[in-house]
Amino acid sequence: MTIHAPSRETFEARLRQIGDARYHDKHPFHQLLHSGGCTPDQVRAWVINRYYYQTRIPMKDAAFMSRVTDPNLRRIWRSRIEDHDGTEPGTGGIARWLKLAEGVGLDPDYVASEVGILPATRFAVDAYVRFVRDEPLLPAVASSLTELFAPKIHSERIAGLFEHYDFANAETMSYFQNRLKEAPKDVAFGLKWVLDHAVTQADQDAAARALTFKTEVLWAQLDALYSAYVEPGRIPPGGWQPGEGLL
Ligand SMILES: O=C(O)c1cc(C(=O)O)c2c(n1)C(=O)C(=O)c1cc(C(=O)O)[nH]c1-2
Repeated sequence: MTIHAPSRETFEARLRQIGDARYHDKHPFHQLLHSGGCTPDQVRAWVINRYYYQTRIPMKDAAFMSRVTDPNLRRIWRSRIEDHDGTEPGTGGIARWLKLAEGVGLDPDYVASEVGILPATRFAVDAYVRFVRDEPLLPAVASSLTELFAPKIHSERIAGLFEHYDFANAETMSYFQNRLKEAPKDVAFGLKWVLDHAVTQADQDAAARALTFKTEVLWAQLDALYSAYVEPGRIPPGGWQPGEGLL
């Protein structure tokens, strides 16, 4: 007797349910940030640590592409690298993130030096890069599907930061405004690819596990931030000390 995998629709609902239950929009740090409750130093700590995630995204996409044999898949995937690195100096998501850094009073060269990144941020982000480099292509693509839930958090963030913080302006918010345009094309492609390729129960389980893993990568970064800079406020050795790296 053949046991059929659950339908495409059931599988997609399973993936969306993982986001509903585990995406980092529910983390207390984001709730604090978006409601105006962060001090300037807490915002700076977020910008410094999140920079590490930003820089590793194109590296994980390059690691992914290095294993893809299908030129069609590589051609589509490479726009992700261009979105972050830009097509010339001063363009792209990393440059836009550094504009945000300047806007919150940080020296962009300090932020780009990666000094002061929390150890747990590095561990979580590096684990994501390794996962995408080492796992089969299906879980590697599925791990990017947290982006299904990102437009909602980016919209909430743009509205919340404009409402509550003086540093919010068209330039400092441009990273998030651009993601609202870029992410939907990536995630539409990624979701279809995963739904097309996860044909067995084992495939669907592997994809769901990958997405769960990724929600943990995101959540762990905010836990580290919260514990260092909010409550109990215990900055680990090597973590950014308020006052460092200012303009
Ligand atoms: O602000 C956020 O909450 C958030 C989350 C995520 C995500 O869900 O991984 C990404 C981004 N932003 C983002 O800007 C981005 O470029 C991005 C790329 C990826 C990925 O896994 O390939 N996730 C995310």
